[in-house]
Amino acid sequence: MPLTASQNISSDGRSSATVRSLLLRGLRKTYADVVAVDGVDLEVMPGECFGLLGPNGAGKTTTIEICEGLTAPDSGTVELLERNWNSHANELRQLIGIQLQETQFPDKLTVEETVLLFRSFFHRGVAVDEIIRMAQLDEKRKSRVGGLSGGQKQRLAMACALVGDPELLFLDEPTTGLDPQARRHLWDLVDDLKKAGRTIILTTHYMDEAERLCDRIAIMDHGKIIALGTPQQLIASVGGEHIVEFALGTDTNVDVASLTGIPGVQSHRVDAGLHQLSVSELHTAVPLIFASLKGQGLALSEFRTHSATLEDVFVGLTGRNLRDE
Ligand SMILES: Nc1ncnc2c1ncn2[C@@H]1O[C@H](COP(=O)(O)OP(=O)(O)OP(=O)(O)O)[C@@H](O)[C@H]1O
Repeated sequence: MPLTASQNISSDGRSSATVRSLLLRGLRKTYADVVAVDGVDLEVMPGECFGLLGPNGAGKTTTIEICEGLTAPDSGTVELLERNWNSHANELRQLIGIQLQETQFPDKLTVEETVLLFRSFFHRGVAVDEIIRMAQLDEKRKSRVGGLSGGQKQRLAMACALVGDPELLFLDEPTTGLDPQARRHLWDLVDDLKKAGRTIILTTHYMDEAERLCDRIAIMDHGKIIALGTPQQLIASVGGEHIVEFALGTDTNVDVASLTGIPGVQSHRVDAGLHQLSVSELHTAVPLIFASLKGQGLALSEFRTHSATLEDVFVGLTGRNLRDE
């Protein structure tokens, strides 16, 4: 692992003693009649892997692009590593790494030439050999970018984001379009960066990815942060660590009160005929749920349970599924 946490203030102003890696206050951005970011406040601490999770159009990319200095906000405060884009733009460019959702590299350059080009933008950084090895692109070193697969291009984008040895790394949907193996490889890379004490801010609409990688998560919807916490805190907010889902053979009325009155059943909702109960004591609640439905003369067509996930948090907050958006 070539990247190690910087411990001291060095000649280029790097310091691990930063109080906050990112500070957003009252951030707002409007496009024509769309409010893309609607009053976002956020603090990310050094060494955190922080996730912005939300459906398409929630405002994640706009927020992250404002942080990266690529989009100007209409109003609000943005501080990165205790600096801002108005007065410290050149310094900040040396300290952050950016992986955009889609990066267009010159097709005619080789992988090595591309990484060398990006390395030349930074006063200090990681050796090109090291970065190419980290991104598992050794075999493609002399290949032209135009001939790379989608996953290889994504890894090249990650290599270019890391070549300046950034203190703060932005990853915008880093695993979209990757096969499961490439996804896992990228997760390992993020784990290594976390171990090296780097701050990472990532957007994703994969709940498993957010749960696996992020120390804290902000769930965004319609430009606002609607929930913030560790994955465990967010999942605990559902009210029960298990979700029981069932459907009935025919379109029948259910006595909801008799279900929510069962010890351990925290809440009930129904969506497109699928009933969902959040449940804390699965082993005692499930027999009572069966008994209640039987007592009401209702026949089940489906019944399943799963551990509560971030998807359930989003559904509980908005009544919609993340994936439906
Ligand atoms: N350049 C733009 N011009 C007009 N509208 C925009 C522009 N960029 C974003 N928007 C709109 O702002 C809203 C937020 O978009 P944004 O891309 O930030 O969401 P997102 O959460 O990143 O979505 P996705 O997961 O699809 O990338 C959307 O309604 C989008 O259509």
